[in-house]
Amino acid sequence: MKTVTLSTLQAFKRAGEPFSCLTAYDASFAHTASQAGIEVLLVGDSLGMVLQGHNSTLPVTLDDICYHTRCAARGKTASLLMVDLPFMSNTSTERLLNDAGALMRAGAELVKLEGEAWMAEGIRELTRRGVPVCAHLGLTPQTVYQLGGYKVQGRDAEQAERIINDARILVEAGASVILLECVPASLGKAVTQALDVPVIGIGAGPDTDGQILVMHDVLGVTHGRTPRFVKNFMTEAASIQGAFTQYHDAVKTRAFPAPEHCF
Ligand SMILES: Nc1nc(=O)c2c([nH]1)NC[C@@H]1CN(c3ccc(C(=O)N[C@@H](CCC(=O)O)C(=O)O)cc3)CN21
Ligand SMILES: CC(C)C(=O)C(=O)O
Ligand SMILES: [Mg+2]
Repeated sequence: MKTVTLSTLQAFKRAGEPFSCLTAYDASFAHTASQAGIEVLLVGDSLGMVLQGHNSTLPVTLDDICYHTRCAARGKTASLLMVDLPFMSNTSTERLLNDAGALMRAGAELVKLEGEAWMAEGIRELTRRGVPVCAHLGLTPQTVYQLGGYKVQGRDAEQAERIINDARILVEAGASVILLECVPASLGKAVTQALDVPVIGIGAGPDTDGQILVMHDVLGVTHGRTPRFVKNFMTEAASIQGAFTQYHDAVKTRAFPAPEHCF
């Protein structure tokens, strides 16, 4: 696979070709996922749940994420490396810039932050300084205590309109990619069609430009209840790289997500 950049993702969108994304937190799994053709790797703050055993992403620190970013960056090959800003990196623009700087020095190529329209200023300051940004909308796990649980977002027309509007504002502010989590498939499609930038979905239906899952879910090694949008690709694979390849192929052929994975 040729080195994946932001322009690669834009070209996929223009061509109507879906791309695959997967979380990775260390060198070995990052290497394996890259070799399987996964286009984007995410060092997600989900590491607080799947690696550290917390029941939310809030306890994850900047140092935790930097450590896993350095590990994943050494292992990955052609994939683009996206990295989550941790909870409360947005207490001030200065802190946001410093935290994003630390992630970029650790090996991030694209920084992801959870936020609504009010994050526009921070996104503008980051992109002005050469940090590409992915804005994460819909179910934002860092606000789980406000949302009252990991629930589908944008179900009513007013909420859906707000998510589309927020996405437009954040793209206008400089976001290069939008990630939509846990929204009705109709909203996933509407946001994807409304924007010129690539939209990555998780539980956002079959029509987003890219799909992402947590690696542990793809391998069927999660503890507790798994979300509806998850598929275990290990059941029909002979190896971990085989499972990643099957996930990648299923995304590329739009076999995944199927209706049972959507809201
Ligand atoms: N292993 C793992 N996979 C993930 O996808 C994931 C994490 N961890 N940790 C961080 C967040 C938390 N996520 C979650 C967790 C649970 C649901 C969930 O169970 N959702 C319900 C929605 C029910 C409804 O509102 O109708 C579901 O049935 O899928 C969704 C996203 C996504 N992220
Ligand atoms: C679930 C994805 C989108 C994420 O933000 C994470 O892994 O932290
Ligand atoms: Mg995250």
